[in-house]
Amino acid sequence: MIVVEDLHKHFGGFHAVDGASLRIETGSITGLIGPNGAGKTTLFNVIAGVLEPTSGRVIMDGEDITGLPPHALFHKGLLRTFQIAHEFGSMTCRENLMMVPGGQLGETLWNTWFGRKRIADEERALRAKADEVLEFLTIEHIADLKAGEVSGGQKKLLELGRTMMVDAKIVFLDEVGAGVNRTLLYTIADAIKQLNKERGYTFVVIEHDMDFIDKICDPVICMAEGKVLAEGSLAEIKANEQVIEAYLGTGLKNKDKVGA
Ligand SMILES: Nc1ncnc2c1ncn2[C@@H]1O[C@H](COP(=O)(O)OP(=O)(O)OP(=O)(O)O)[C@@H](O)[C@H]1O
Repeated sequence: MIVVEDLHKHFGGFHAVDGASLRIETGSITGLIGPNGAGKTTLFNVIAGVLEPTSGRVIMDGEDITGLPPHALFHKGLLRTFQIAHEFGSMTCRENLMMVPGGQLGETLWNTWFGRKRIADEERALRAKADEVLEFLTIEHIADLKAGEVSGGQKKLLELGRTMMVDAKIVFLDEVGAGVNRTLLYTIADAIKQLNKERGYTFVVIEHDMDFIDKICDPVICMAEGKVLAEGSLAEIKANEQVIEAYLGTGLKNKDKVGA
């Protein structure tokens, strides 16, 4: 379980996260919604160690993880997805997956000279794992394509796939459905549900697409102006007066998105 206590993140005088407190239950797929600028991504980045909080605490399974850098959190099984960086676009999709575990044996000179067989064995195992991940995500046909050349939706699946190359416990997904067509969106939703059910991953999902949230998330947490406004099922959230007001405040376009 992750407990966020009274978290603040200020940029100069601007309070992007302004006293947010919430709980993420182990085994849940928790949705994080809210109007544009509510502070969702900033909250993610603070929890995932990308940004230092101004104040407040993040506790994971009883351990204070506030301000730990991403690589330390990675080793504890807490991951957030990132867009495939530009410089990895010229590597194949399979190679992008194979490089995730890091710290491979081949990196030391000793092993380069004396451990050729072990390196070859490790590479074979990584390759098999990457192929298994690609198959799970139904994108085995893009294994040898350059990551920079596949569609936006396939890139999103690859981002999700990267979390499957290590033993993730909790995965933060930031708008994984943005710009993705319906078919791929449902493939992503199914993959998330299956990973949750069969491998016990906990997910926290930022998403503006309410169908997607409805399909996979329970509970849903709604943020506005850096604070948590409400938590519950999507139906409860949609009926919440404060939530409706927060979305209304940002214009009718967003009101439609929450279905209020
Ligand atoms: N590095 C930064 N410096 C200054 N202001 C920032 C910075 N990062 C975010 N902000 C501001 O903090 C506020 C919250 O941004 P954030 O991206 O966390 O919101 P969000 O809820 O994820 O929005 P969206 O749904 O539009 O992605 C915004 O007003 C944004 O402009």
